Amino acid sequence: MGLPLAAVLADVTGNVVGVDIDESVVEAVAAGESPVDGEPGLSELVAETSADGSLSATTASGQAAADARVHVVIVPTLIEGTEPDLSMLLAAVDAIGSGLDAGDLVIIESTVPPGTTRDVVTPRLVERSGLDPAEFGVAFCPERTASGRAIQDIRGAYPKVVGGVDDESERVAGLLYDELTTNEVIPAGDATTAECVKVFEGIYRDVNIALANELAKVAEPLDVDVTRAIEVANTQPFCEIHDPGPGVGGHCIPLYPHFLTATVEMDLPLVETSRGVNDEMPSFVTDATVDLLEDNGVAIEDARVLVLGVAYRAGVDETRKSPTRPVVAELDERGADVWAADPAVDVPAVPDLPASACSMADLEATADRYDAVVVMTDHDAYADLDFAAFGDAVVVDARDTLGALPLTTYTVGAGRS
Ligand SMILES: NC(=O)C1=CN([C@@H]2O[C@H](COP(=O)(O)OP(=O)(O)OC[C@H]3O[C@@H](n4cnc5c(N)ncnc54)[C@H](O)[C@@H]3O)[C@@H](O)[C@H]2O)C=CC1
Ligand SMILES: CC(=O)N[C@@H]1[C@@H](OP(=O)(O)OP(=O)(O)OC[C@H]2O[C@@H](n3ccc(=O)[nH]c3=O)[C@H](O)[C@@H]2O)O[C@H](C(=O)O)[C@@H](O)[C@@H]1O
Repeated sequence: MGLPLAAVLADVTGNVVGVDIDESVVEAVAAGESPVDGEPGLSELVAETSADGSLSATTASGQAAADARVHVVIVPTLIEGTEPDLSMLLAAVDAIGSGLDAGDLVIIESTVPPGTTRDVVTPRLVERSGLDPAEFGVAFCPERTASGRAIQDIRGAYPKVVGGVDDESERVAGLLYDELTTNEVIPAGDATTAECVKVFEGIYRDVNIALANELAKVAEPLDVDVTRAIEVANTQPFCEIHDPGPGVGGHCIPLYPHFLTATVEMDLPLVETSRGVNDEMPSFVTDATVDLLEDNGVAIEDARVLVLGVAYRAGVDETRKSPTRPVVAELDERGADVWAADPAVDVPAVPDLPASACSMADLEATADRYDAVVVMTDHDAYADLDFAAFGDAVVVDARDTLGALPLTTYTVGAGRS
């Protein structure tokens, strides 16, 4: 997300240096090329701002910090097990601290545990720069963008939230983003409140996806189409039940609950239980696959299973924390011969995926070799597949994306058909 942000900032302010530790990223941007695929408008904007000199790139973080007056950090913030890993953030903050001057503003866009900007980033900047906290500004202004639509999101799809460690930091950050967004800028009141806004947004989503996934499990015992019931329940404004699926992937939603539970010394049973419900969904999908195969007379250890979809959601080539990994791993552990295909992902290059790759071009020609097909990602391309070519294979539709098929099917949210 750093490059889309830098390109839009360059387009608006005319003077941006993008800093990255990855030489290949810097070389591409310096050549006016975007190393990021799948972001509409980004290649053109990088070419344009690089050519007119408003965007440049470097790995020399200390020099860039010394030259800049506004510093924006949008590096990944990860988890190690259930503990937040802020190492990349702190490395970037240290580089800025080495070049920080009085009157500068530092903005954190990376999603962080509440309290980080005030209690970790600011003291670290003081320590590295030798400045007094009153001599520079610090604000947390969360990145509210989704992969595949970054430019439009940055330019104003949603209000921009700003939160300063003091009133002046919040005011100045608001002035900057007022130039950037066509939408409104919302002052949160302080940095920690702004951090909570971002983490709460993600937790809201994780908890509500967990509710949808738990409700999906009653489709079989009640012999009801839960997805249809959800669709109808959502026709009145006090209900927004999310979509059941095979689990929650991506580099955002699965992480954010841990940013809160690791920060507050208290039990948060709903947040923790919801995380567990979502993390259990890949096993639910695997078990449904094994049961369907056995009812069709095929033992899992003798089965060849095709998994359609490695990306964590449709329309992106991103596989970070994709639920497909645990499904493939569990099928592989139970002895199945697992194959995977995804129109948006270079499957052979995906790490930690014990499956053979099948190209989309070969799918129908090899369809009759599979005993089961598991649809994990609702890419549009699957709607065009001729499932009759799969013979008497069974199908698990984890996204309720295929509709009625001439094959024995288990649909997450609707049960068997
Ligand atoms: N990708 C997304 O859909 C969204 C991401 N975000 C947030 O944006 C942040 C970044 O996420 P992504 O852009 O997806 O990560 P990414 O992994 O795609 O890109 C991060 C970039 O930071 C660079 N980097 C790492 N450490 C660095 C350092 N010390 N100095 C300079 N560059 C460094 C890496 O080389 C890489 O090019 C995360 O906090 C994430 O939560 C927020 C909304 C959406
Ligand atoms: C509310 C929202 O859409 N937030 C976006 C989200 O982006 P992200 O790429 O993580 O996508 P997502 O739509 O939340 O999906 C996350 C995961 O959850 C699954 N999912 C999503 C919605 C749903 O009803 N059911 C479901 O199972 C998806 O398949 C995916 O595996 O998280 C980003 C973030 O917080 O960084 C945020 O900036 C994005 O705007």
